[in-house]
Amino acid sequence: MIVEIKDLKKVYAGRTVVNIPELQINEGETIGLVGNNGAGKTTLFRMLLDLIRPDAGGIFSKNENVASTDEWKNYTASFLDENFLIDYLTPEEYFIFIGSLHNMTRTDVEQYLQRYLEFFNGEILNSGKYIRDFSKGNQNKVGIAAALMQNPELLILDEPFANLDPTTQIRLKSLVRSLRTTHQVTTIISSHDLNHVTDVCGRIILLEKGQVIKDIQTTENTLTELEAYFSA
Ligand SMILES: Nc1ncnc2c1ncn2[C@@H]1O[C@H](COP(=O)(O)OP(=O)(O)OP(=O)(O)O)[C@@H](O)[C@H]1O
Repeated sequence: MIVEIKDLKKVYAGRTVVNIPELQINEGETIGLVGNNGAGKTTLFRMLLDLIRPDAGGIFSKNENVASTDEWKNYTASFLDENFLIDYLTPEEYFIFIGSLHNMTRTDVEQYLQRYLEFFNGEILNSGKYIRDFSKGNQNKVGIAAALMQNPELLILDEPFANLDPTTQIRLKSLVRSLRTTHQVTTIISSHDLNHVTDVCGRIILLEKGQVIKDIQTTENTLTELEAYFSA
């Protein structure tokens, strides 16, 4: 088990927006987190990354509470949204900066980026533009590639398919699959795209009003089951 949630609660203005008594995530799982707007997905991710603190309970990564230890930062990478980028840099400058945090030289970074040329689809490198001038989808690509520079064991992506063109959505799915098969990366992906998450995730967690309503291993029936749930 890599992540364990215990008696977790987050309350905003008297309203409980996350309430998860118990949840365990095992090494190597690819998990799709689904739920309507306001279900609590981003709030859960923010607590997992210690960006906000729970009102009760906690999230334990390799048995250590993320709110009181730092070790998890060495093996956890995330991309929540474009606010996590440094948008006055070009993508190249940003990758070199992030690489430097992981002791990568400029040449290491250039070599690393070769793996992502197909994912970038010719849109990211050598454009001469600052990150702020890219479309949201292309900013997503920068954030995802930068998050993976650290070779994480645990990867958190908040709505990674949103704003991506169909070609890149398909490439992102292959990337997630290969992270699991070649590096056993544990990945948690929130998404409103039921097709994509059931396609790529082995387990689906459905949140509603902060509570886990379904926690299922993906089978050929899962997409139909989720569509039935959301259309009711
Ligand atoms: N800083 C905050 N102050 C007050 N309420 C907040 C705050 N952050 C989130 N909330 C509320 O908590 C609830 C859960 O929001 P959250 O963003 O986690 O949902 P979500 O599942 O990620 O939704 P979406 O699919 O729209 O991204 C919502 O009702 C939201 O309004």
